[in-house]
Order: sequence, then structure tokens, then C-alpha cells
Amino acid sequence: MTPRKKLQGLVAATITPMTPDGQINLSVIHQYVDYLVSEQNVKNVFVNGTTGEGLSLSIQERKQLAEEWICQGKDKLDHVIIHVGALSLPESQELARHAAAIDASGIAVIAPFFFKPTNKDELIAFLQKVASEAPAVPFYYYHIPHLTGVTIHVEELLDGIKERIPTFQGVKFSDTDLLDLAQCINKNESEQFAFLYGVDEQLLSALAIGANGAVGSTYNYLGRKTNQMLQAFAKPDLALARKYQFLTGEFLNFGIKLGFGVAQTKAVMTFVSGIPMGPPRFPLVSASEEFIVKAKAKLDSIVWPDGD
Ligand SMILES: CC(=O)N[C@@H]([C@@H](O)[C@H](O)[C@H](O)CO)[C@@H](O)CC(=O)C(=O)O
Repeated sequence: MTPRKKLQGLVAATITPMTPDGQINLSVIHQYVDYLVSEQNVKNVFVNGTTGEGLSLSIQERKQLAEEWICQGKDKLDHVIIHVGALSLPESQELARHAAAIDASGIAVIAPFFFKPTNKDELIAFLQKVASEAPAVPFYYYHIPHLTGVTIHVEELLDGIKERIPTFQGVKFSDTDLLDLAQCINKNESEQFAFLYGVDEQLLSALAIGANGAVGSTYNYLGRKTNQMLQAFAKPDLALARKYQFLTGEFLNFGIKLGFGVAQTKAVMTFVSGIPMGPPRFPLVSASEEFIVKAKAKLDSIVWPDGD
């Protein structure tokens, strides 16, 4: 998939559909792509990340999912970014080579989080060894410090990164540290890099700082609403943009109090889209019936500014 457009706007962090007995369910990805494009107006996906339980999947499963998303997304999606991060460098490199071979529009890598890099140079060295296996594929660093425990500021990482990783294209920034994000954007004067924000409930603040777009789980089922927020922000109609952010925030705040996570995202996507996402993989466990009933009632009770 040769990228036709710069990566910006919304990117859905895809869920990995599973069968009731816990096998990956490739058969619904065709329907999933059509749903994102036609119902959510989302044409970019980030596959095998956190929401996709990428680190809980085997290498073989990750390759099968990447292939299916690229195949089903052909001529429908603008960007299919494959997360190829892993604890084992050779596995991550293998996934990067595979993503290049199937013509992914980008790859992303999370910081290794068992044995961790202790400084910027060690982190860049790891990223470089993966990125160099896919020398023609745009590369994104996936920063999610509350899950990896790797808290090296992205702003530090940017210094000299393009020299060491010529394919470096930007960052998926899943952190609430807006000072770090602002420093990154301030350094990116020539706008050569993209900063995609990953905390959906705070996206408007990141847009105000200068984020180019967003990667997140809620764009699977609230993509259309969030696109309205993006449009209001661009107009600019800040009062309207805030209204959308407050309402998505209201839903997420409600969900977070009930224990919102990947399993709950699977359940919400199932009842909103009608596409069976199945259970999560252990150690995650399925959302409770109580969560599903309450989350559905909450979502149904929200009155959006567009009247839907
Ligand atoms: C920890 C986590 O899962 N964060 C999500 C958010 O989209 C998150 O679900 C949302 O902001 C609700 O809290 C994304 O940043 C993750 C993501 O993009 C991915 O699946 O790779």
C-alpha cells in the first residue's frame, strides 16, 4: 500500500476480532473495514497495537492480521500502519520485514518493556535496528509510557533521530504529558514529522497544541462524532468542538469508573457495530454483562450536537 496522503486525521486502533474459543477471527475484517469507512468515516488503521492485543498474539497471528487488513483495506483505506514492536528484537525485525513485504503504509514500534532501555540512545538503537529492516517504510515511534514504563521524553528522542532512522516519520503519542508533546511540536518547525495523539478523551487539547491527528480505540465506534469535533476545531468553532470532547469524555469517564479497557472496547464495538469482536485473550477477561448494559444505556442517552 503506497501512501497517497500524509498521515493525519483519525486512525482507528483496531480491535482483534476473536472467535468464542479465542482464535483470531479474520473472517469479519472485510465487514470491519467497510464499517469504519462507511459508518465512521475513518480511513486509517493502526493494527496489532494495544487495542489489538498485539503483544498477546503470536508472530504468526500478527502476520495473518496484518495481511488481512492490507488485503481488505486495498482501495478502501488510506493508511494501514502495522505495529511491529515486540520484546524480542529478532521477532520485531521479522515483523518489520513482513510488513514491508506486504506493502504496509507504515510501521510503529513500542519501547521494549521487560528489559527496558534506560536512556534515549539505547531506545533509538533498538528502534533503529527494527526500522532498518524495512528501509522504505515510514516509521513511527509508539510512546505509551504508562504501559511500557519507559518514560524517556519524546522531545529528547527527536534530537538527531532522522540521521539515525531515515524513515522516521513521527510519533503515536499515548501520554497525558502535553508539555512533552508541545516541546516536540515546537521542535518540528519544518513539519516533517506527524504527531498522532493517543488519549482520546483529551484530543482537543492536543489539537490545540498542534497534533496532526489521533490514533485511538474510540474511533472504531465514535469516529464520526470525533470527525465532527475535528471539523469544528478547524473552522474554528471551539464551543462546538468542546461539546463533542465533553460528550466523548462523559462516556469514557463513565466507562473508566466501571473499569474500561481493551475487553470493554471489544464489547462496546460489538454492540455499536453489530460485528462480533469476541472475547479478549487472557490475562484480559470479557466485560461483564453489567458493564455492557450500563455502557449501552450511557451511550444511548448522549444527545450529540448533530442531533444523532
Ligand atoms: C491505553 C489505551 O488503550 N489507549 C488507547 C486509547 O484510545 C484509549 O483507549 C482511550 O483514550 C480511552 O481511554 C490508545 O492510545 C491505544 C492505541 O492507540 C492502540 O491500540 O495502540
